[in-house]
Amino acid sequence: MSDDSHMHCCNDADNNTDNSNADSTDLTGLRARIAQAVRDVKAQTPLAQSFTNFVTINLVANAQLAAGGTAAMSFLPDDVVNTAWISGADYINVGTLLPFYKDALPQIARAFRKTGHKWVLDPVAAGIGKTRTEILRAFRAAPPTIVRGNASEIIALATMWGLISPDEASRPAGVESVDEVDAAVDAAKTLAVFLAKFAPNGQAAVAVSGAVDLVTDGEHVYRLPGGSAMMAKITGAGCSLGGVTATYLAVAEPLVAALAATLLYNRAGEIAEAKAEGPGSFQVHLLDALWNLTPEQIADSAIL
Ligand SMILES: Nc1ncnc2c1ncn2[C@@H]1O[C@H](COP(=O)(O)OP(=O)(O)O)[C@@H](O)[C@H]1O
Ligand SMILES: Cc1ncsc1CCOP(=O)(O)O
Ligand SMILES: [Mg+2]
Repeated sequence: MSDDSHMHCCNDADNNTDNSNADSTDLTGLRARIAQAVRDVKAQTPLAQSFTNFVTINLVANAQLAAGGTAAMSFLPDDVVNTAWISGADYINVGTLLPFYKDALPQIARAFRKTGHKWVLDPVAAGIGKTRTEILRAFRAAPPTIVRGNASEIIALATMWGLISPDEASRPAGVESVDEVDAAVDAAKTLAVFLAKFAPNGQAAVAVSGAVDLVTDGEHVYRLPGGSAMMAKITGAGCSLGGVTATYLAVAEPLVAALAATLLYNRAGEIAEAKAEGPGSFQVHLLDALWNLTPEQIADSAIL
């Protein structure tokens, strides 16, 4: 794929092609599967285990509980691998790294690959730092089932895996995106196709967050509007969205899990914004909304 195709991914014709896939028959079935995933999580309280960063670990666990799942955090490879048999899916987030993670994280990924265990990767700050790059590169040989990140992270990961050509218009960011979601369409689709080759049942998904989120299984591209700009004013909206994506992945196929979690977050963000007086109360109301939203409210949301 050329630099050019990457940069010019988002003209109207491309958008129309993407949207034409989301015809009403497909969407009706998809919405039913999303609602069922939300119901299944509430009924089954599945465990999604996390190896995640120190900044937002508490919000990740609370969000998974609020969505109806169960949380367990660990940083020991043997602990994580042994617990995988009771964890419906795992979540790995590389936001804060320690030197031993360089061996621990690829070791865990290889163990998951061996057993076909499903997991979600949040490649926080992809492209920044030698150790982070080494770890993310190592995941290429034992990839996740879902990658969830902001646009800059998705572009950086697809570039370091050699799936797209380096794009001079994009550069590695910190934890915040410097790219628009639409700049990551090609990267996301290419990444999803790559993940699917390794995935249990050949199914995978990529979720790109931002003002209008994007979810793809490599073939179909869905745009999910809504949410709140306040979500970028608390730390961990993206990380906890990744954790909740793993919660849904415990009970559902990757595309459905990524859509369900993203829709839930968009609706919860809107409710929290209407009630909050600032970032502190926004986080409290976000958790309450994650808890209170119904399967129908989530599944009937706008999908473009
Ligand atoms: N400007 C915005 N408007 C509406 N929702 C947003 C906006 N920015 C981020 N979000 C939402 O915040 C959540 C986290 O996304 P994002 O901030 O992109 O993740 P990260 O924290 O990993 O960079 C997602 O649910 C996304 O939809
Ligand atoms: C601030 C920060 N620093 C390292 S990880 C992290 C949290 C990032 O959280 P999110 O990507 O959800 O905003
Ligand atoms: Mg993030």
